[in-house]
Amino acid sequence: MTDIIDGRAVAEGIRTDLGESIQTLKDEGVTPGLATVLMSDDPASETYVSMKQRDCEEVGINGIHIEIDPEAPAEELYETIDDLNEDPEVHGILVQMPVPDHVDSQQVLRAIDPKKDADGFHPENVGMLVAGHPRFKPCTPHGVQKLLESVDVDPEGKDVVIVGRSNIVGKPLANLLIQKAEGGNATVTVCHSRTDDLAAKTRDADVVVAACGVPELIDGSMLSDGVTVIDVGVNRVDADNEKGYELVGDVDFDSAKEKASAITPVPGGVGPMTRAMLLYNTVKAAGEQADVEVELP
Ligand SMILES: Nc1nc2c(c(=O)[nH]1)N[C@@H](CN(C=O)c1ccc(C(=O)N[C@@H](CCC(=O)O)C(=O)O)cc1)CN2
Repeated sequence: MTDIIDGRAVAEGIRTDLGESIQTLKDEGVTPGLATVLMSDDPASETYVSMKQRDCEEVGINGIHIEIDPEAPAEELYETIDDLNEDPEVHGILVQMPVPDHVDSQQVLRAIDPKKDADGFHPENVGMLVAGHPRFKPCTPHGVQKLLESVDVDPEGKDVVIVGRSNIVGKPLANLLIQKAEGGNATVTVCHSRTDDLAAKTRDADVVVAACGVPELIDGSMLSDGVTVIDVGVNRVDADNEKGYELVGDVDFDSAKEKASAITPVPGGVGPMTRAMLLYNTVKAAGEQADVEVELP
């Protein structure tokens, strides 16, 4: 029997646990605050930030949302970030990616105060993660770790193949999984578009994480029996329905399910966890900035 990993349920459990920490902070007079900044008219990005704001409301985090015209000069975004860095009611800042082409995304990430970097993308935080002392784990990789834990898959000693080498998912996840720490100690191979014979790599894996943004690239023929499959992809493909699209992952779910012992669906797998771990980082940031000890799930 294949275990279909319910990301919505795991995320709900994390939100419930975070509720207690948020109450601890409130008892000390601190309401955690998260600012989301959107400089894009991409409908998917708009959906993600509005979901993040809704999550904040649900758990009692003060959500502040700022929209910047995607045609505006980059300076408008930097000035907004400067203001948020100075605002004591804002503990976490997130700039929704991608930003428009005329904006240098690396400069954006460097502009955010590393102590308020709810995404964990600032070079200082990336360095801490690689050195094995993460301050803020990036949300999607952290969510993947939590999903593996939820089905008792301990990466220790396992062969994990990550398909995709992005700064948001592939690279930080590889670093987390090789760490000498709980949820780590795996042997990790990072594959990408120039990997020769991808199927030979994925077939050798105990755990496959697909994070390449190519709809249904990984199918059952590329997997071994008993593999755990984590699908990070959330791709909108044209469909003959009211919305005009449907969501599919980077994994062909139906054929992969026949091989996997556990697999995440899309939607309802990794996506909700990305959002839950953002709340986690915001609560952690608020606790550290206010010098209040909070328990984290
Ligand atoms: N600043 C950031 N930008 C981006 C990140 C990020 O972590 N930080 N990651 C991705 C997208 N992403 C986060 O913003 C994200 C993707 C998917 C979901 C999600 O909840 N998906 C749902 C379906 C949602 C829908 O109906 O469309 C699911 O999979 O069930 C949340 C966040 C790029 N940018």
